[in-house]
Amino acid sequence: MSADARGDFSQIPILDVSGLYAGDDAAVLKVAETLRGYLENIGFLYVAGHGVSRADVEAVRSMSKAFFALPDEEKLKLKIDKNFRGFLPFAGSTIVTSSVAKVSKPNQSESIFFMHEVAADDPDVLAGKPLQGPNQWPDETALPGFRATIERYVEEMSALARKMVHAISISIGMPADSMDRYFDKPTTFLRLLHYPTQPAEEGLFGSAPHTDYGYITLLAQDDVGGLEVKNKAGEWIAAPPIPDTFVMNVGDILARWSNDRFVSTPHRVINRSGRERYSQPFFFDPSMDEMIEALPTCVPAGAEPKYAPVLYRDYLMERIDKNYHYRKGAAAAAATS
Ligand SMILES: O=C(O)CCC(=O)C(=O)O
Ligand SMILES: [Fe+2]
Repeated sequence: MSADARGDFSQIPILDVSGLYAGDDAAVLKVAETLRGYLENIGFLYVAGHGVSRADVEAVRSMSKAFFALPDEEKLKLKIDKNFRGFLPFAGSTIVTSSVAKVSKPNQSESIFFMHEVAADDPDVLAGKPLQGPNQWPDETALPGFRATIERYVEEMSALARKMVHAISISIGMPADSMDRYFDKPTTFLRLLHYPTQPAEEGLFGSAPHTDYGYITLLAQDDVGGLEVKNKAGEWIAAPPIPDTFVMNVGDILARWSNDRFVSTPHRVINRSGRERYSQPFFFDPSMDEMIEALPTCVPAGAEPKYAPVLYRDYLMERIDKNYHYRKGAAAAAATS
């Protein structure tokens, strides 16, 4: 594809990643080469041939449906906490940091976040580091098996994400394991989302146009549809559900890390299907303590990197504090203390 064709897509490609599981270097290289083109030109793809079973994806969706069907007072017992773990009520975020649209109306969704599990007595918690702490789980008697289902899925998605880290490293021209250390203690988010059907209203979205903050996102969606991805011409291209695939996209920190060789592409959700929509994005990001600095293979000889190095923690916290209503008070208090 020529440089001019960058961003010029009319559908999202499907990549079979089974080569990453084959234990054969040539197969891995082949996947990485195709992946490179997609990440450079589109920033989105469907991942097929991964190791996660349909049953495990659907088990999470069933738990998600059961959770959102609980009465509000039950859900609010898990109200999102200072560590960004728990239930975010309907219309609880407005993506004001969006670089792709002036967003003023809150997202028409409710959601619950599970991050990497950190014990209450972990040194990072005791040191007061941000976003470190235990997850909040629904009562086992209300939703039997919930925690085990989620934890199993997070483990499987993390394993897939680590395969993708290898493929990405190769595609960028580095050894397969050269980015591994950044993910020794990854920052992960599994977000279960519920989008009621929404009215047609200017500027109102299930998820307003945005780019993701992190490294990569791997999303499973139900059969309702409504996810759209913006191409260079400004057209919104549908990313309809395809059975047994995940929609994968580049986040801002990978785009920045790659000196904008890879693109963090805007996307949005509009659910006017008349049905309830459920989705489950998994965000796989570096350890909070890592400094993210342009990868040398992505900076042309003699050129300066486009971005200054940034601590992943600082980068992430700025976005979270701005976009989530419940944090406004907390962030303001922290800034003045
Ligand atoms: O629900 C979806 O399909 C997409 C959600 C999304 O873009 C996000 O949570 O960042
Ligand atoms: Fe997103």
